[in-house]
Amino acid sequence: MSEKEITTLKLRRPDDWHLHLRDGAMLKAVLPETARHFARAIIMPNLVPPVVTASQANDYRDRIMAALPAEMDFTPLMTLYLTEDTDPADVAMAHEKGIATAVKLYPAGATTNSASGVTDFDKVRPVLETMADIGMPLCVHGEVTDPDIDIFDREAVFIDKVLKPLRKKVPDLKIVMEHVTTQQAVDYVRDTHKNLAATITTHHLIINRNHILAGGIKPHYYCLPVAKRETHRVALVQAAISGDKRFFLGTDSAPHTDPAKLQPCGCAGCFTATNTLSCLAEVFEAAGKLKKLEAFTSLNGPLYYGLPPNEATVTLQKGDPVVYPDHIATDDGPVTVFDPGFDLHWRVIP
Ligand SMILES: NC(=O)N[C@@H](CC(=O)O)C(=O)O
Ligand SMILES: [Zn+2]
Ligand SMILES: [Zn+2]
Repeated sequence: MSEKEITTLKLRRPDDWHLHLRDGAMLKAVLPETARHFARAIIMPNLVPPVVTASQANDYRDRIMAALPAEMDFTPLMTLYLTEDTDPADVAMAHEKGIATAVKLYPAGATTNSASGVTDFDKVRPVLETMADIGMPLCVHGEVTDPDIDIFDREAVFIDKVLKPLRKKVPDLKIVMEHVTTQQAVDYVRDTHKNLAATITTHHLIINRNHILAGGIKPHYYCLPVAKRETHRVALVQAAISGDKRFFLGTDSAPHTDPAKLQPCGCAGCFTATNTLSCLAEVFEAAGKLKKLEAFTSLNGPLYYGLPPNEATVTLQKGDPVVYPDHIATDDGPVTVFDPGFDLHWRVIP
């Protein structure tokens, strides 16, 4: 069957390998948006205060499960927020007991709620060595924070200045470069044959920096790492549709209320949980690679994390444009849903 004739697409149930669920009222409102379509997600630990210890991760998982509507089936895969005081023994215990799936590295000050992150990478070497020994992955927000480095170059510079030296020092550490946004990151992952993979977000496959800045400033397209020029977006699409096992979906769906985004110093983050699968189907269809969508959403991630792919399926069906809400209501305020800027013809039938 040629791609044009495909109107129904059955996929193994997808997983989201990078997700922000927040806490409290926000958690309650956004969790069903993900659990409706996704079986599992790697849950980011950048709460205030951050989820640092095994015990905090355990409590956070309990709060997530308590917020999950009874009819929904969803497994949160917890992460620990790496600080310079993180105890290697606590990390090893969390891994062994199945409390945490991965550890998250935020360079201090790189992004939303990253103040407790790492400044001196030598201080976290013992934790990283322990993780390498036990096969626990490190998820990395890959941007330098040096104010002298242009914001559009911060990912590429991070690869050269931080990631390459770190991988030399701890070569057996399994790393996921989160939410890659550049040709340089795609090339680096492709040129590396062991212990390195990358997540790609939905929005970075769709927007470039013009979407944020041309014709008026669009705070809802502002996220970190910031979207780059069009050539980089094209490189990300090429990586996502390639079927290369080292690239998989991490939506980085990052809800902030409209009042928090729409102000002189607005928060970074795009909220894509609601319409991600419809958006991705459009991107893959436009590239003539619908048949590679399942690898990106449902197969490559579990393979890298050493987990079985999901047995359950979701079906995508093509038809008249699907109307998603502009925003979802939360008791903290409205959260705007990502607008891809084009019609979405693929609806998800759970
Ligand atoms: N991506 C974002 O722009 N924001 C994320 C943090 C992150 O993933 O860097 C958030 O927590 O809001
Ligand atoms: Zn990040
Ligand atoms: Zn994120």
